[in-house]
Amino acid sequence: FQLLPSSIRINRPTSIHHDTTAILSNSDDSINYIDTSEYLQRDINPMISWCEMYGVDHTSIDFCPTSSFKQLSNSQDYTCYAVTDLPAGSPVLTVPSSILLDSYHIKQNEVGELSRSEEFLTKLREPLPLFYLYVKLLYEYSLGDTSPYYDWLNSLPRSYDTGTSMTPTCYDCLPPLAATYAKTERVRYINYQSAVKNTVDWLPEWIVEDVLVCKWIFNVVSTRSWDVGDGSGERVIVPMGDMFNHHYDPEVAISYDEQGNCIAYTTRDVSAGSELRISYGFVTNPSALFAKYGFVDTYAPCTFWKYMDIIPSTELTAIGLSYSRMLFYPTGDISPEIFEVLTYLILGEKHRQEQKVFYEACLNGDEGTKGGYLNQYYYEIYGRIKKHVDKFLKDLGELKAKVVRVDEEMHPRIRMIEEHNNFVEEIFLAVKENVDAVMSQVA
Ligand SMILES: C[S@@+](CC[C@H](N)C(=O)[O-])C[C@H]1O[C@@H](n2cnc3c(N)ncnc32)[C@H](O)[C@@H]1O
Repeated sequence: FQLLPSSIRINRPTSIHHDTTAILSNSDDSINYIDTSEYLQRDINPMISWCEMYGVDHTSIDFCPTSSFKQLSNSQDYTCYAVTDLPAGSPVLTVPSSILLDSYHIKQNEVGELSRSEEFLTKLREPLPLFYLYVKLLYEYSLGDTSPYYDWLNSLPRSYDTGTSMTPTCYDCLPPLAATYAKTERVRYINYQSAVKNTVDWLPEWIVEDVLVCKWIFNVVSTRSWDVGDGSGERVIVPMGDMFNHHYDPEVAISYDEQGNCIAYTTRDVSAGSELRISYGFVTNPSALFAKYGFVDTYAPCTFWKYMDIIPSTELTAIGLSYSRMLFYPTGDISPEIFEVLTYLILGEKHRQEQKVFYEACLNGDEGTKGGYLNQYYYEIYGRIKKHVDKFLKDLGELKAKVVRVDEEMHPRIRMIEEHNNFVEEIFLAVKENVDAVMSQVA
């Protein structure tokens, strides 16, 4: 299997290609539009038939409510599972390139003029590939049941617990980093919406003004598209492929053949009846995953330690200061990079010359020298971690007290936020136990 080379163009049959002259100037009574009411139940069977009609091959997989596999309050959520035993490397889903929605081709030739939007969003440093998908789906929505994507769109969940769907009260109940991620999602939606209002004149006004539909479409593109993976940053939505849920150690991986058809295949042996999942990334940052996708990944193997007061430098980054390396584990373990970064900082406050020696030892993998410094400052490092963990848990306690007072009817995402905070608290409590045990030796 190969990742889609940038030179490969996805060919679409004309049956699903759209000309923007087909856009209706007003919503039309003879056309059915998707009802995006939040708690409307979805129907995935017409989507499955629709995919089959376009040549999707999914003989070895089926779909069922996610609640069959894990406790989940969201009854709208579905997941994929294997209907037969599948050896590693088995193709489980093939989706023809003709029905993929990809930002590269949308930009090239699918929808109307977008250069003013590009200029607008570039100034705001917002990603363009996701925006191309956003306008494309607004356009498809505006065609109602005359859109070739109607059955797929109509099968999608109506309710999302993403940062975009949260309220300012919700943000106030999240720890700072998670709140920042959640607000970033909402700001992105607002910026895309401004771009559409101010720079796109070929979409019908009624859809641009329909906030609920626009937010729904944003949630759809944000949670159901993935990076094409060829380094271009382009994004794609793969109908039916977008039914795979996330796991950090996935049973399924995605590839593309020379014609640009998408092929999902098993990464290991999978037995009949098991869930089939892909990885959405964010493996070391469940709060970022939560803000973007609206679920708490209770299986996450670790979390970023959420200490935000260190000013990054080239040296610190080289040692390990990053979201993917400064980690706490549910076992209470602490990643070595946290020790190394803290040692570097402590040395910087006391012995600049020795800080240099330590830095060189980190770069050269000189474990002896490194270990010497780590041992020397062992209790000081643990003391600093303890201070951070205790402060974080105290602040989290205050947030939890706030959550209890929030009106769930007005802020329906609050239960999910509570789940997120409990999950983070559990990991921090495990780390605290470990750190307290070490610090008790000092006393
Ligand atoms: C690409 S869609 C996957 C299909 C989706 N479950 C559905 O029913 O349409 C991504 C969404 O699925 C849900 N999801 C994905 N992985 C999950 C997981 N491990 N646990 C709970 N929900 C998950 C989240 O709501 C996420 O925004």
